[in-house]
Amino acid sequence: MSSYQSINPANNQLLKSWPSHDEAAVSHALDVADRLFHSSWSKGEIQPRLQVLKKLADLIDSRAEELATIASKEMGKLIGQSRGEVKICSQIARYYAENAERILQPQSYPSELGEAWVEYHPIGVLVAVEPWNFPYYQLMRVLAPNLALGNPVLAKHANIVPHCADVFEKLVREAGAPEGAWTNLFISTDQVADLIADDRVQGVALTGSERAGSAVAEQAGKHLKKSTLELGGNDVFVVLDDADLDEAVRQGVQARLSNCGQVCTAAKRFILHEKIADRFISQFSAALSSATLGDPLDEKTTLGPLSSADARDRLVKQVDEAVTHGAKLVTGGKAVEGAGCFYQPTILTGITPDNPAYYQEFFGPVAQIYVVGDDNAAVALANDSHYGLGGSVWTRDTARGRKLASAIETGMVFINSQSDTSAELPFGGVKRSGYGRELSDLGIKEFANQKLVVVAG
Ligand SMILES: NC(=O)C1=CN([C@@H]2O[C@H](COP(=O)(O)OP(=O)(O)OC[C@H]3O[C@@H](n4cnc5c(N)ncnc54)[C@H](OP(=O)(O)O)[C@@H]3O)[C@@H](O)[C@H]2O)C=CC1
Ligand SMILES: CCCCCC(=O)O
Repeated sequence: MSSYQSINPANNQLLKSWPSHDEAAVSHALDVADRLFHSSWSKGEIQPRLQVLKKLADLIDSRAEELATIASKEMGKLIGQSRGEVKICSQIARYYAENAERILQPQSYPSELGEAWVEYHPIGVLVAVEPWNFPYYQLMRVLAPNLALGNPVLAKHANIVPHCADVFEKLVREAGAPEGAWTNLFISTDQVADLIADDRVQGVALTGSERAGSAVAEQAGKHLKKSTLELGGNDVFVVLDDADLDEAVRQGVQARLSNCGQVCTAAKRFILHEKIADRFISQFSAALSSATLGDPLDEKTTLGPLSSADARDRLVKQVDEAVTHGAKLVTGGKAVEGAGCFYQPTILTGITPDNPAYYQEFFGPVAQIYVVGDDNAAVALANDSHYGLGGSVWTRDTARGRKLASAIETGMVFINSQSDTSAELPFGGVKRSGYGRELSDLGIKEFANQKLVVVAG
């Protein structure tokens, strides 16, 4: 790819182009990052690094509207949701600025061998491969814990969000991070493989598709590098017969339409108890189909475009195939004619296990609805998935909700709330949704050398 293009998915207009980095630039970036790792910046006192994170949080807060507008123009997210993403980025930076030193304190291990403890050290240069759907948040989830720990990062962002990638790198430097702490590289996927193979790279974090995750994990495995993967999901939204139906509908619509449905932890499979199914479907369909499609920068818009023409075309093909194999359209089911990458809010029912849609993630405003007779059937259906990322359960009986949450095979379950994220809580999944955890005390240790030291007694 000769250049990275910023194209507004609301009107297909080219906003700006960035030249790709050539081999010399990539080699220089790796040299600088590796030198930084071997310097006192990475291996010395933590506080100078945490001060950079605090400054970064303040910078992000001070430039929130500018950053939000860049993201909305470049990948189509509603301006209000982009503001929310920017806010959580400063929350993550501040969380690690305020908590990393405590989290990384040596941990004592009582032992007959003598005084024993585990201390936490950076492991070296990392590669981060990130997607377009949360163009700042996905970067901050890797930057903040690893800058606190001392791992320099070479970042390869999705090719459709070069402006977000560029402005993020500039913010990190403006916050006082030295060259090499976070380097954005406009490079190809082949060049990612070359970086992973380099002895100076010690790990790779990826968020994105199974396809990308599988390729990167294979390269990491081949070269014995640690990896974390946060991939797709087909999360359930289980509404039991005693749920607060109005609240479940309200949040169900949000959970399906937020970011135009392009969220790995979005509610995708709505599993309804038969006693409330008709009422839920009626209210949910009315609310979903009344979404206001339009320019993401317009505060009145409630459903923006998909991130690209490719994403829209993929969804058109996926829904058409589901219907061909017997799924029933309750509402929607078509792309919106005209400029932009818009798709109608859509509900599919009657999806049987022999329909390809049954095991597919719909990365767009498309809800699948299933009806069950009891809690066991809800859990069995929830777990009949290649994915295991998140999910939510709606019931007024918390004990009942906790039981289902423990039985659902995912990395995260919310009771009486749509899935969410926050710096102090771990994020990640199982099965084909990937492995490893981001954020919280777990995320900062994924790429740490958790070194045992024993003083013989
Ligand atoms: N878990 C999540 O949050 C997300 C999941 N997805 C999933 O991915 C699907 C498709 O979205 P899409 O944008 O195509 O996601 P991709 O997986 O293609 O892109 C994610 C990142 O991986 C990079 N990448 C892709 N293939 C390789 C490779 N072989 N080696 C190294 N890096 C690679 C991409 O680079 P480039 O852009 O240059 O291709 C991008 O930076 C969605 O339908 C959804 O299921 C997508 C976004 C976020
Ligand atoms: C606010 C939810 C963040 C989800 C990030 C993802 O799609 O990977």
